[in-house]
Amino acid sequence: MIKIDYTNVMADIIGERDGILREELLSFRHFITETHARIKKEKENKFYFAKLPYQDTEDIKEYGKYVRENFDYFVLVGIGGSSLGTQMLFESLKWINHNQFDFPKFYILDNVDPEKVASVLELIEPEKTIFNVISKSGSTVETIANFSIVLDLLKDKLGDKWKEHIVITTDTEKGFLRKFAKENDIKTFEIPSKVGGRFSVLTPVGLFPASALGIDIDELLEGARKMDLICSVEEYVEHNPAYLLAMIHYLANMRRGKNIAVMMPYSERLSSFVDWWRQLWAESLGKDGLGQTPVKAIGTIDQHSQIQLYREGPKDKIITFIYVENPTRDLKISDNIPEDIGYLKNHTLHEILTKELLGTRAALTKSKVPNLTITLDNINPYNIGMLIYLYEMATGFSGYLYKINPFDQPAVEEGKRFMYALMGREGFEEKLEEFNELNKDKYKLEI
Ligand SMILES: O=P(O)(O)OC[C@H]1O[C@](O)(CO)[C@@H](O)[C@@H]1O
Repeated sequence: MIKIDYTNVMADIIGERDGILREELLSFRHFITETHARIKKEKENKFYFAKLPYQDTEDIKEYGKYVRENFDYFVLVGIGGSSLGTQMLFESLKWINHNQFDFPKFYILDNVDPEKVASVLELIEPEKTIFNVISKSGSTVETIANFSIVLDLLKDKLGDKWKEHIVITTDTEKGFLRKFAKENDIKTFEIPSKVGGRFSVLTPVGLFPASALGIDIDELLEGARKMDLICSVEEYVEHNPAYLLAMIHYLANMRRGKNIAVMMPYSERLSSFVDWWRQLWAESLGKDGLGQTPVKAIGTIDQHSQIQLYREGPKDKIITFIYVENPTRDLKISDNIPEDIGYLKNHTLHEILTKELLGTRAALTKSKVPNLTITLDNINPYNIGMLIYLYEMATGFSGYLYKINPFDQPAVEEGKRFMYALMGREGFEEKLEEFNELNKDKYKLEI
């Protein structure tokens, strides 16, 4: 179950300077009807992610079971959309102590930070490890570089058996990894060509590792199907949660100057959900001088770090709280505590967490900072599936509001081209000249 409470973004609560008028929401009625019809048609193309909840997962589950039964370590090699979704599934749906007490232990090699990569490779035992190399393009430098290190290690330690320790998840046809898998007869999973990296968590990108880790992927997809159903039948903005979230953020941004969207779960298990959403929101909507900067905060930790700014700093933020009604565990404070702190007697930590959220929310509302609250009854695969689909659809719909293409990321490429030039890659010689032009090193302080 998911509830969205958007009371505190509305103008009758926080005033017209910061809040949204109901008339504004409703004035987009024709636009929404038209866009709703376009999205329905686009489900065969750009909105193909909306079809993923209906896929057949037998092969994924079968191989997941095989991995669970035969390996002690699962190492994901991938970055961005090829790792953030799985990290979110792992951290939200597995026990926080999973790697201490359960198998397969799970690690991600995303960055090319040698200290991190070396540390993970020191922890695992190659003969008991499966490496899942994930890349839509099949050519992302971090992934290919880390894969090369892994490959050397496997060949060195396992000889001819190295192939049995690799699963490649990549595009159906294109890219180096697809070619490599074909040439070496390596087990692969396909990322549908119409699904971009940041929309791919419900493809084998997220589903295979999740299944190998024992997460119920049927439940995950059922939650996503439920959200798809709600979003498909309802075009009325106040009944369609994806359109509603998109509209609120769009109006807050474009008409009230809220250039920053903060997501603040009061549950540490949802910390990586925010990381996943940050890529989705930033890479999809940050185009043509438009977009909203996504910021992560964690309740209650960031109450003691960020709330001063959110209340009294620039009025450029809209906050989304995420609240979980029923944590899997709770701890009670006894009545055997000093009288000076007696107000805590017999209260649980979850009660305190809840009241901290209520207090912070009231304080922000008092300062006229627009805020909405998404409540989950539990953190389970079904609800996470709903949330994933909700934000993917809200992001896709936002593309129409901003009149930009939410499914590409052209600006990310330039930095990569300069890096290729610096690495001496053939065909990038001109880029090196351009780099040297830009790299002036003019003002420096050396201490
Ligand atoms: O899955 P790939 O192709 O390795 O890409 C990883 C990430 O890199 C990006 O292209 C940005 O550099 C993201 O859009 C993507 O999720």
